[in-house]
Amino acid sequence: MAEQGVFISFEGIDGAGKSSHVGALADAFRAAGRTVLQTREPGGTPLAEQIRALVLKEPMGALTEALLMFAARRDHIEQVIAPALARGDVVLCDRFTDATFAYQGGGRGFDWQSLSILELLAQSQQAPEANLTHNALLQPDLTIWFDLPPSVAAARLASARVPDKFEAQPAAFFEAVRAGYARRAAESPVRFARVNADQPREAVWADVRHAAQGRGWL
Ligand SMILES: Nc1ncnc2c1ncn2[C@@H]1O[C@H](COP(=O)(O)OP(=O)(O)O)[C@@H](O)[C@H]1O
Ligand SMILES: Cc1cn([C@H]2C[C@H](O)[C@@H](COP(=O)(O)OP(=O)(O)O)O2)c(=O)[nH]c1=O
Repeated sequence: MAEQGVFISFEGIDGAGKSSHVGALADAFRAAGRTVLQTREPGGTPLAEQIRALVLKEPMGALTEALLMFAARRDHIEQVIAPALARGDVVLCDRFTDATFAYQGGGRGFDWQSLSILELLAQSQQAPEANLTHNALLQPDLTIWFDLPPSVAAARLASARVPDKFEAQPAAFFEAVRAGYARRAAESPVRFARVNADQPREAVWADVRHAAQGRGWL
């Protein structure tokens, strides 16, 4: 019998250290005999990567930014994520919708309820000619949230790379983003696994692996 697809997203403020662990978890799943698709948001398709280049660089209103994030996400779901899950692959996605709630909702102050409406449309599993608000949403099976104080993340990034539009935001912005993640985690406690990212890399990795093992996948 074909294996069931597994969808895992990785979340956290910039500099939380999540990127280092996506590849390690991919290797662990491959060692367990699974086919893995590693991807990211915004991006993951040619169209969504073009949107990424725009939203990470150009100044724009909060609604425009949110709509572009969800437009990129819809294309990513249709072209890449849903087909991979249907094949029974493991999909590891560096950021997904919780980032929109955390950054556009928490960080930029965009209305939470309005984001929920966009989520309902963009992640609908109905054909687009149906009423898209009447169905189950495509959501990750597990979201690993790398949580740490923004001051620690900022210190890591200061020596790591040239900041993009979001990374250049002040500390208060990341406090608000972190609060956005906390709110999303409280709304979906079963889907979320919070990992303390303010630990040495090996300890963080042990917690990441443990989160996947806890679901019986490794
Ligand atoms: N546990 C850790 N302790 C200290 N530094 C770390 C840790 N994890 C990652 N880093 C460093 O912090 C920086 C940001 O890591 P990265 O994985 O790019 O974060 P993110 O993808 O969450 O923005 C990199 O320079 C990385 O080497
Ligand atoms: C997916 C997503 C990302 N973002 C932001 C968070 C990050 O600052 C940025 C890009 O994410 P990321 O790929 O983590 O950046 P990097 O490659 O530099 O680690 O986009 C949003 O604001 N909303 C979203 O919906």
